[in-house]
Amino acid sequence: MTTRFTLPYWYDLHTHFRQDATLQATVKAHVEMGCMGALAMPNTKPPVGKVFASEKVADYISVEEYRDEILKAADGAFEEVIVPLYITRDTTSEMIESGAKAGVLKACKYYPPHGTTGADFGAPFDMFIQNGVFKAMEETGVTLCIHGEEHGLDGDRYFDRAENAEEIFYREQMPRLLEHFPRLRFVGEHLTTKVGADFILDAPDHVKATVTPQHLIYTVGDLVKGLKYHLYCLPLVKFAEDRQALRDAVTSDRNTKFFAGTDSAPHTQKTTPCGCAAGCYTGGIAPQLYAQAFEMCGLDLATTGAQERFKRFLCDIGQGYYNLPAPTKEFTLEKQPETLSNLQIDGQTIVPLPLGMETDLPWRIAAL
Ligand SMILES: NC(=O)N[C@@H](CC(=O)O)C(=O)O
Repeated sequence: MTTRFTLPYWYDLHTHFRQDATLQATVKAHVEMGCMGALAMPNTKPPVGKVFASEKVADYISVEEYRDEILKAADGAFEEVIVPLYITRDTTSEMIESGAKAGVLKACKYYPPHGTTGADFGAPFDMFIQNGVFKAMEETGVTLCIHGEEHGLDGDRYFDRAENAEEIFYREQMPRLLEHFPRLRFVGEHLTTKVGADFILDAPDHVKATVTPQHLIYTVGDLVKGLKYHLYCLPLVKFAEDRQALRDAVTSDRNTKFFAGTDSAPHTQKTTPCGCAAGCYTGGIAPQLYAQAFEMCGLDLATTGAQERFKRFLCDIGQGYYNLPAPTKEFTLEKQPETLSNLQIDGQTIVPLPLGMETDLPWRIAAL
């Protein structure tokens, strides 16, 4: 018998919608996979580096404007969208305080400078420890979303077997952050390593993490076998034991910390003359990929116990953490192969992740 089960609508709590025609298409694809909202990353061009439209801070876009644009594109299908403020050298504690007080600012995003796509406006971590920005966030309850990779490593140290950019960050920076700001709410974004997962598990309850489908399904072996550039994202997919730690964390019946954030990142030009851009696009297919991942973890999604764990990861933990409106609608996942297609935007093509790897998905959305 075909396995099928229903789930509440969910929030993708780490995604990239971009701007203009791409935003219109990516928001639509999210609506079509049962999303009722999102946490939409601020690495736009220019970045979302100020809170209010009326402020003058460089030529940045504001949290207010970007959130409105996304809600408009969703045309009533999104209940809520959180846009984190991109913390740059121009961010001040006053911006955090006034944004939080007005109820506009819920989160901020830390990017390691030049560490990934659109991270050119990031600044060194210590700057925000010292200049009062993290303190203001702690005091106002604004969540810090962290791209946790050590900045400026050369190729070897970035991805050495003994240590890598994420491990160094979780060993050296995160403990300092907790020590300085014990009440700061923070989320380790797109976690990839056992070191990172162990850190989150040992940290207090207000410290959580998002996990992407690709980091649950693939390892670096999949990336290098045939140089599958559609699987190139930052942080990189890692080794089997790292993936196992993430799989254990998300499927545990005691999971209260790890939730869905796809890091879906559309690139119309994935390849460049000397390499390719970092980011995997998983819009429209993320619940299907997460279901595939849970099965790869050994869970039988025909059972209510496994379905309950899946629901907690996909729908409940993140929604509760950010205190987002509860879902009232449901969608149905079914174990039936689905053939994938590219997303076409104004004559340009975005290839969803598995097309670079496989042609069919084992799960499909049967009803919305
Ligand atoms: N994940 C990625 O590899 N890329 C993201 C940026 C990011 O979140 O790192 C993008 O915006 O393309």
